[in-house]
Amino acid sequence: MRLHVVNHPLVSHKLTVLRDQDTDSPTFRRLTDELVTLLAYEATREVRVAPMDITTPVGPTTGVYLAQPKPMVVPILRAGLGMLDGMMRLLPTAEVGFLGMVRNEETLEASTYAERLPEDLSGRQCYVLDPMLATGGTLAAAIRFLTDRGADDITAICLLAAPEGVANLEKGLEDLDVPVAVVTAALDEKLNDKGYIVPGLGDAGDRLYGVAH
Ligand SMILES: O=P(O)(O)OC[C@H]1O[C@H](OP(=O)(O)OP(=O)(O)O)[C@H](O)[C@@H]1O
Ligand SMILES: O=c1cc[nH]c(=O)[nH]1
Ligand SMILES: [Mg+2]
Repeated sequence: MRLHVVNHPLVSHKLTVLRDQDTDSPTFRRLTDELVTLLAYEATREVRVAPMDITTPVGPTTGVYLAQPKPMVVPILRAGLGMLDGMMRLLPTAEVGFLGMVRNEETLEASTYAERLPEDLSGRQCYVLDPMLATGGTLAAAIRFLTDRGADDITAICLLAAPEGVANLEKGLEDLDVPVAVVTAALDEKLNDKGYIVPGLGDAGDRLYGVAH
C-alpha cells in the first residue's frame, strides 16, 4: 500500500480552518470541497489515459484522453458524500457508485447498510472518498468490497489519517493482489480511546450534515 501525505501550504491552511471547532457547517462543507479538489490532483496522477490525435489551429498533435473503462468514484456515505463534488470537478466523466457504511461507536466495527455499484468492476480504477481513516475498518471493508467485484486499482482520498489506521489497513490488505494508494492531507498523531483521530476534526459526518443520533 502506498501512502501519500500531500504537503502544500494551501492544503495545510484549509485543513487548519477545517479542524477548528468554531468553523460552522457551511464553511466546513466548502473547505472539504476545496481540499478534495487539491487532493484529487495528486490522487489522479496515475489515472489511465489513452493517446488521442487532434488538430490545433496551428497543426496536428497527439494528446491524451481518459481511457475506457471510465474511472469509478465511490463516496462512503455519509461523510464521503461531502467530497463528491470536489472530486467530480476534476473527473467530470467518471461514474459514481455509492457505499453506505457506519462504524459502531462501541465496538468500532464497520458495517455496510447500502450499496449501489455495478456487479462487475473488472478493470476499473476506483477512487474511494472518505474523510476519516481512523481505525481503518471502514476503508478496509470498502476496498475489499470493490476488489471482490474485480476493481484492479484503488486510490482512497482521505482528509485525515491516523497511524494506527494506516497500519491496520496495510495488514488487513496484505493478501490483496491489487495496488492500493491512500492520499491524505495529514497523518495525525494517534487515536483516542473512543477511536477518534487526535487532533483530528471531530465527527466529519456530524460537522458536514448535523448530529446523526
Ligand atoms: O476508520 P474507521 O474507524 O472505520 O472510521 C472512519 C469512518 O467513521 C466515519 O463514519 P461514521 O461511521 O461516523 O458514519 P457517517 O459518515 O455516517 O457519520 C468516517 O466518515 C469513516 O467512514
Ligand atoms: O475522528 C474520527 C473518527 C471516525 N470518524 C470521524 O468522523 N472522526
Ligand atoms: Mg460519523
